[in-house]
Amino acid sequence: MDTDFWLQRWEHGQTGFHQTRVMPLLQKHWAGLGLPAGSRVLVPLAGKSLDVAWLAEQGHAVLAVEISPIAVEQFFEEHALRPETSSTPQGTLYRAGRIEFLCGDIFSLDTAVLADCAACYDRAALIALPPELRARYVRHVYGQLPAGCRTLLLTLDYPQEEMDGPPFSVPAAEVRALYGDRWHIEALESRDILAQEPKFAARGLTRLQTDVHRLTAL
Ligand SMILES: C[S@@+](CC[C@H](N)C(=O)[O-])C[C@H]1O[C@@H](n2cnc3c(N)ncnc32)[C@H](O)[C@@H]1O
Repeated sequence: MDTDFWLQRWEHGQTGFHQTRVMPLLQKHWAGLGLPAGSRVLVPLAGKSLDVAWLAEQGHAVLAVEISPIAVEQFFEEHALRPETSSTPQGTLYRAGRIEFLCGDIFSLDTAVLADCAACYDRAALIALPPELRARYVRHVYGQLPAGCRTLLLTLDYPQEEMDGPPFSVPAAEVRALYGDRWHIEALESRDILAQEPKFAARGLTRLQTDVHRLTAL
C-alpha cells in the first residue's frame, strides 16, 4: 500500500475515514497530556480532520502532514481560511493562523521539522498503515520526536482475519512492541464500539475495540 493508494482515495472521494465532528476521545483525553499553552502539535496523516482545527482552537501551533493536496485544499476551504503557501524541501507548506499543513510524504520529515513538536495526535494514522510500514513509520516519525514529547494515540483492535485493512488492527501488545523501547505507555481507555460502527459489522467484524494510549518519549 503506497501513497498512490491514498491519492486515488481522495481523487475518487473514498474518504469514509473522515468524520464530520471532532473526535470525542480527543476532547476527553487531550487535557490529560498536560501540555503548556501554545505548544506545537504534530498531526501525522491528517486528512482534512476537524481535529486539526480543534487543536488550534485550544491554542496550539499545529503541524498537520498530509500527502493529498485535495485533502489539504478542502480543509482550508471548509474552514473558510485562506492560507499562504510556500515551497519547502518536504513539500508545499500551507499556513493560516496557528495551522500549518505540510502537503508531503510523512517519510520526508527530518529532525529539523520535528524537533520542536511537544506533542503528537495520532488518529487513523498508525492504523492506516500495513504492518511493515507501521514499523517504519514509528521508527521514522516517533524516533525523531524529542524527549518529553507526549502523544495521544488512538488504535483499533479487532480480529484481523475477519477484515482486510485499512484500518488495521493494532492491539495493545503491538503498541508495546512498536513504542516500548523509547516511549512510556499508559492505557487510558478501551471501548467496545462495534454497535456504533455498523459499516464494520457489515464487513464481517464480530469484535471491535478502540484503545486510547498516552505515550511519553523517554
Ligand atoms: C485513514 S486517513 C486518516 C486521516 C485523518 N487522520 C483522520 O482522522 O481523518 C490516512 C491519511 O493519511 C494520508 N497519508 C497516507 N500515507 C501518507 C504519507 N506517506 N504521508 C502523508 N500522508 C499520508 C492519506 O492521504 C489519508 O488522508
